[in-house]
This record gives sequence, structure tokens and C-alpha cells, in this order.
Amino acid sequence: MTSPSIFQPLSSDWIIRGGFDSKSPKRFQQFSMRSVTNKLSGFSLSKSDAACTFRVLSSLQINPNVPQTTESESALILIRHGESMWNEKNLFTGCVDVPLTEKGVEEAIEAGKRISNLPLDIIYTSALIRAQMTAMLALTQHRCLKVPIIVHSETEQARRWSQVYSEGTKKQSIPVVKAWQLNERMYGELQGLNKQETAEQYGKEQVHSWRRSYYVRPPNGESLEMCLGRAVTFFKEHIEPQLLIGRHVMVVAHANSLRSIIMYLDKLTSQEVINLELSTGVPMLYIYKEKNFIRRGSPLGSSEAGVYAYTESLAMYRQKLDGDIQ
Ligand SMILES: O=C(O)[C@H](O)COP(=O)(O)O
Repeated sequence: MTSPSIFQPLSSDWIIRGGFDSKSPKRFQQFSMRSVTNKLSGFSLSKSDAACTFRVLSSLQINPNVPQTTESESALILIRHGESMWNEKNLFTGCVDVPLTEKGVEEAIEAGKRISNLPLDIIYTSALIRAQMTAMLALTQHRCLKVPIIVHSETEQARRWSQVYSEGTKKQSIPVVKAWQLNERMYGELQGLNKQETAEQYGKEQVHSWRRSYYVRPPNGESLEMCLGRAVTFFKEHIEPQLLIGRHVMVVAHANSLRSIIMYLDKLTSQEVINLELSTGVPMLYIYKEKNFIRRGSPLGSSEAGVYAYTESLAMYRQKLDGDIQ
């Protein structure tokens, strides 16, 4: 029996996002993502990785029942993972793979409540456990009641062995795609050091520039520019095509991989991104329409109505959920 690994998307669409005080968008600096990516010797996408990713995403994307239109409106949710055990200890974490604290678990559940009425077809997370825990915990709160299933594409065998053979079950599932390109910025020789102690040793300004500037690299680590080279390239090549065909996407990642993606979405300059701070576990919403990203609402509002400015299609999705439940 053959069964292509295709997950059915929801048919509705919707909106939102918010989160920080960005200034009015200015022209985004033009530069070649590829040239930046190529500079990252330790972070280049191998041919076999690329082939596997392509196969998995192809199987997720190709569904003859999905109307492929460029006019649809789709939602993009971005969430920084909940508090990790090294956030709690104030340690530079970067690509070290540490889990959530209890508070981080609560933040993930709270984030899930905030997005529980928003349609969702596919989830992307980094390869790090704190982002994956956040995604899974958030999904426990979603009113669609679908099961998030991690896509295994490491090898052909992993792909075959994780196939689902029921179309009905696939319809009740949401694929979760892991991508190392969404990992936190690699913090080099700062990883494991205490942030406060490092500021005392090297000076506040130096540490601020390692943490927030666009071009400056922490010792033997990635600058935000380098992080953007991989994260935004992945976003453009894999996530944007999903949005383009009307899929609703959630990305669960990290402070700096998300800062770089937001820099791209909001057309922030290298100066503006310095002031961009992201809290743990706070969902941000964008609407993707006619190839533009529109930031919606503020996740910091006290009530859901204050949080999300519903579009017509989002309101319809919500009504449908309410109808299904009554
Ligand atoms: O990697 C880390 O230490 C944090 O997740 C993000 O750190 P930052 O606030 O220094 O960017």
C-alpha cells in the first residue's frame, strides 16, 4: 500500500501579531543571503540534508485537493520558546540544547491558549528541544484538537518508518518540521558563560554589542548577520512558499533567529534591529497577503480581543470552531 505523507491543511484563513516597538519600516538593506550563508563553514546545508528536506516538504506541499492560489491570505505565528533552564540561570545558551523550566512550560501553555482560535496547518521549529517542547505544549491548547507529528526526514528509512497510513488520521494531524537553520545564533565561546559576569569582565558595552548588534560576532560565534543568512534563507525557501499557497504557519524558534526573521518581515535596518527584544513564550502574528507581511495586534493585550485584530476570514474560522463545539 502506498501512502504519500500528505497532511491536509485547514481550509480557512486568518490573522495577527505584535510584540515590540518597531519604528516605521525603512528600506531593508540589500545583500546576498547566499553569500552570507556560504561564509558559515560550520553551518552549511549538506546535499543529503537538502535532498531529504526537499522530499519531506514536497510530500507535505503537494496535495491535489488544495487550491493553489497566490491571492489567499494566510497567518504566520512566531513564538520564541518558553524560558529555558539556562535562561533561568542567565547563561549564554546559543546552540546548547537545554530544556524548558517549569515557568517555560507554563509560558508555552499560555502561548498555546493565545493562539488556540487561530488556524494552523504546519509548524516549523528549530532542532533544539526548548523550541520543540514549546511547540508541542502550545498545541495541547489548540481548539482544532489536531495531533502535532514530528516529521522525520533524517534518512530515507526514518521517513518510511514514520509514515501514516490512514487519510482520516492525517487530517487530524499537523506536521512539525524541524530545521537547524532556525536554531539560536551560535554564541561561540560565550556559550555556558554567565551574562552578568561576562559584562563585568568585558564591559557592558562590549557584551551589548555581542548580543544585539547586527554585524559584531561574539568570539568564534555567529553575528546576527550570519544567523540571518541561514534563518532567512530557510524562511524564504521553505516557509514563504507554504504561506503563498494559503497555509497557516507557526514558527517556534529563538531570540536571534526570530530577530533576524522579523528584520526581514518588517524591513528593519541593521540599526533598528539593535532595539528589537523578544520575550519568551509570546506569540506574534502576521498576515501574509499579496506577498506582503502585515503585522497584526499586540500579544501583550490583556484580553484576546485586545490581542488579535481579527480579519474576516479569521473571524469565520473562530465562528466555525465555536459552532463545532456547541
Ligand atoms: O542564547 C541565549 O543565551 C539566549 O537564548 C538569547 O540570548 P540573548 O538575549 O543574549 O540574545
